[in-house]
Amino acid sequence: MSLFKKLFGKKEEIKPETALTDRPEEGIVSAKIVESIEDGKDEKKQAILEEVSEPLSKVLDKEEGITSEKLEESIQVREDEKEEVIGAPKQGFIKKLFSGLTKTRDTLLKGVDEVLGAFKQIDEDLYEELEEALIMADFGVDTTLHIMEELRSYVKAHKISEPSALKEALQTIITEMIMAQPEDLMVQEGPTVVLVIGVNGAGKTTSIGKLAHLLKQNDKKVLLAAADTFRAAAINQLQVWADRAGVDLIKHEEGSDAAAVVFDAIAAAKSRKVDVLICDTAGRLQNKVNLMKELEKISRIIEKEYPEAKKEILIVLDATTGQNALQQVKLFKEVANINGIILTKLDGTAKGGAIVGIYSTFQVPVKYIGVGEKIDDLQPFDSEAFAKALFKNN
Ligand SMILES: Nc1nc2c(ncn2[C@@H]2O[C@H](COP(=O)(O)OP(=O)(O)OP(=O)(O)O)[C@@H](O)[C@H]2O)c(=O)[nH]1
Repeated sequence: MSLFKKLFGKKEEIKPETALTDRPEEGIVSAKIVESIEDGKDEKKQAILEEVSEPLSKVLDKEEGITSEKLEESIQVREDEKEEVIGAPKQGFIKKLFSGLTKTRDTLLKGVDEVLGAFKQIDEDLYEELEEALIMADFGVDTTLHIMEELRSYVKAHKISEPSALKEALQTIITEMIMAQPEDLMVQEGPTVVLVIGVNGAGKTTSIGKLAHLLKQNDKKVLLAAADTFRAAAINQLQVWADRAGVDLIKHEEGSDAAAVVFDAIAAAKSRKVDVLICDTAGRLQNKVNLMKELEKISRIIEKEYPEAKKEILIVLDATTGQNALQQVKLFKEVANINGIILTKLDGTAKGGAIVGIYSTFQVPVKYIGVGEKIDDLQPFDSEAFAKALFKNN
């Protein structure tokens, strides 16, 4: 039996990860507003906040297929509108991507080359060893099986008999998979509210700062909202990034109602004629119930107060966690309608192969990638550049 079968013969299981930080008790009183909205609408605001705070049972009833048992599972760690491309990746960035993917590329190419060099003909043993090489490069079981299936068909269709020809075939198949995701990825015309979720340490705050900078460089007026109110440090960290990016931040005190922050941020976004409001939301509440409840409440505020805005939910994933990051997409998809992924820390990871299967597995596109800790180290995902970086050194 091949190593692949020994290791992955059974279905993958979702492993509980780092426990999530506790959330203050529900019902905490909305704290003093540090930066208040331009016009005083406190009564209206209170009424709306109360209205959107539906009982949890009602919220849950709306979600099909999510049993309370499933919900109680601890969440891991955690037309005409014109499409507009926000800044194609810069040359320096593409270089960083190439160098960032060196470890992934080395693992992948070394593995594939070793297998292909060891066989004189294409047979089952060769396919099995290729499977292992892909698994080692963190492509994941399902994606690997899909690639192997495609490879077999490709070999038949193109009547390939030389093992060496399989490398190009693999490159073609993998490139097609990466490029399968839709191109219309960027922020659209008209006001947009972006909710950013992600587990502790994935790079959420950093990515929000970088995204604000990127959008601002592309002539968008950006406002940030500190709607992840759990830790004062998180709010302060977001303030640092807001200052770096030169954008305003709407924030309340630690422990305050996240929906109230979003309410104020919407009012500010409207009066300041902001193009993109980016909300740092809690992605790490204790469990799915709390997280879903919070996101639902924020979504209802947006629908009520800002119906004209387009809403995006982006999940921040740490590329260095490889297949584990994919599991997070699976879990978060159960609580939120995720539109896209921000993949961070692609600099220096050996697990970049995990990105190949994200779209085919979840139909959620990677929208932005992070390749460093600096403010301009986030760019829109260029699938073609990524595919090239995975196979070539320049
Ligand atoms: N190398 C590298 N580091 C990154 C990248 N994005 C974020 N980081 C680093 O990852 C660490 C965590 O980033 P944060 O933005 O604080 O993560 P967070 O998800 O907001 O986490 P909490 O603050 O704990 O909620 C920081 O040290 C960042 O500098 C990236 O693309 N590349």
